[in-house]
Amino acid sequence: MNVDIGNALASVASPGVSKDSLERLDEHVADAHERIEGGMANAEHGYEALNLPRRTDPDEIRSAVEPVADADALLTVGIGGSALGAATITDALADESDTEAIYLDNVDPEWITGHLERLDLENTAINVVSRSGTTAETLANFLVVREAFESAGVDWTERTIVTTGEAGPLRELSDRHDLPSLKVPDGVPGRFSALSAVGLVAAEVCGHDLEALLEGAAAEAETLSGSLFDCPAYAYGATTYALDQRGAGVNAMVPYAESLETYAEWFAQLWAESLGKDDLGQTPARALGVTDQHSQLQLYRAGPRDKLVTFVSPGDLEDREIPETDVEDLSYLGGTGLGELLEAEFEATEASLAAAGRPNVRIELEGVDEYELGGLLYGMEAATVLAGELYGVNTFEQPAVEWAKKATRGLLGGGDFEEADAVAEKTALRIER
Ligand SMILES: O=P(O)(O)OC[C@H]1O[C@](O)(CO)[C@@H](O)[C@@H]1O
Repeated sequence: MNVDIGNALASVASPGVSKDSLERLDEHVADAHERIEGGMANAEHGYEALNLPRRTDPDEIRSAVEPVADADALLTVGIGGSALGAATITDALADESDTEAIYLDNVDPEWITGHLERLDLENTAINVVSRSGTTAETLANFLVVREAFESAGVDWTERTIVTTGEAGPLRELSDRHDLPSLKVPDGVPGRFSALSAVGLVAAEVCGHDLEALLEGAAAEAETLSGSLFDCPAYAYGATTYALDQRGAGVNAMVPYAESLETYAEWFAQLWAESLGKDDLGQTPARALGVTDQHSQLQLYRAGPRDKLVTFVSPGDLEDREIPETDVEDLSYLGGTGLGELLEAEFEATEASLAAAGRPNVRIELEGVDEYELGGLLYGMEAATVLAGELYGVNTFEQPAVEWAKKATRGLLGGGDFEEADAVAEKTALRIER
């Protein structure tokens, strides 16, 4: 990926960051890079994620997937980083696949039932993914899916792959039923695991090129250096950090390709769960170009000066011509292409923000294929790790998510948790219809 931070400079935007400030910040980037390199060299928790392009073994994944490689549909049962990385890849490349990839990463009963009732379970594979193996939503959904297969007379053990940690309920289940299983790599938090079996099992079942994904990531890894001016990922991580320090507390991720909508959701977890600590962190907003030009752009251009917009330009998409029209006002569209229109709208929107002094950064891809996607995933992970070093937070843990888990467990009779008691003590001020 390439990064253009020109529209984030103080000469263009407010808040903005001056070139001098970036030069000074680059000294901290150099120190951070040294820390990152050391963490990678020692396979330290979290930093190990940046080693995945050379650690992940596509042959091991292909071998585990082999029994269900012919599936017409793939049900991935996982949540957060155990679903979003895989979904980013298969949603981005869906046009290249004959396999329907569905991600059960919520416990909405009507939604789950709708999928289970319409799918031909004989030709559906189950991809259960959980690093801990104890995530309530994932285990609950797996039990429901397994029961649906049994009710349909389909042997779920013939259709299931498990990706989980060394130990835990899912590992025990996999061992007990001798299921094909893969390991969530040690030292890799879920939101950083897209380039491991966690993200690549689904890609393999859907017939995507694992080597190209990993090659794109490896090429991005090669760019990691001691200066933000030599490394697109660090340029992004440092610029977003600097803008947050100057008041841009929101980062709207706006990919200009329908196929990258799920990528924005993946980025939101990566950014929020990594940097949202100690009262610090920048809020990711998920948006989509061109669609949200008719939805959120008004706020981005004329609302509070508390936002950065990150555009992802997909590069050349296969175009489709717009027929000529006799509608006078629209005749300029006839004979052009939808891709041309999308590109023009992207450039016009980027310029409209710059004209209003609103900071924005451009991430440039050369198409949406496995190689570019691998580079984008890796680049954003590296940008997040760098930003975490600059914020001085613990990038790789997420303690704040545990309170609600305990409260939920207590509410369902899974133990005595003071968090559950606190739920009952809610302050209410109800305004009823
Ligand atoms: O892979 P697991 O252990 O099921 O966790 C799923 C997700 O839940 C979290 O632990 C947050 O609760 C995320 O960090 C993680 O991606």
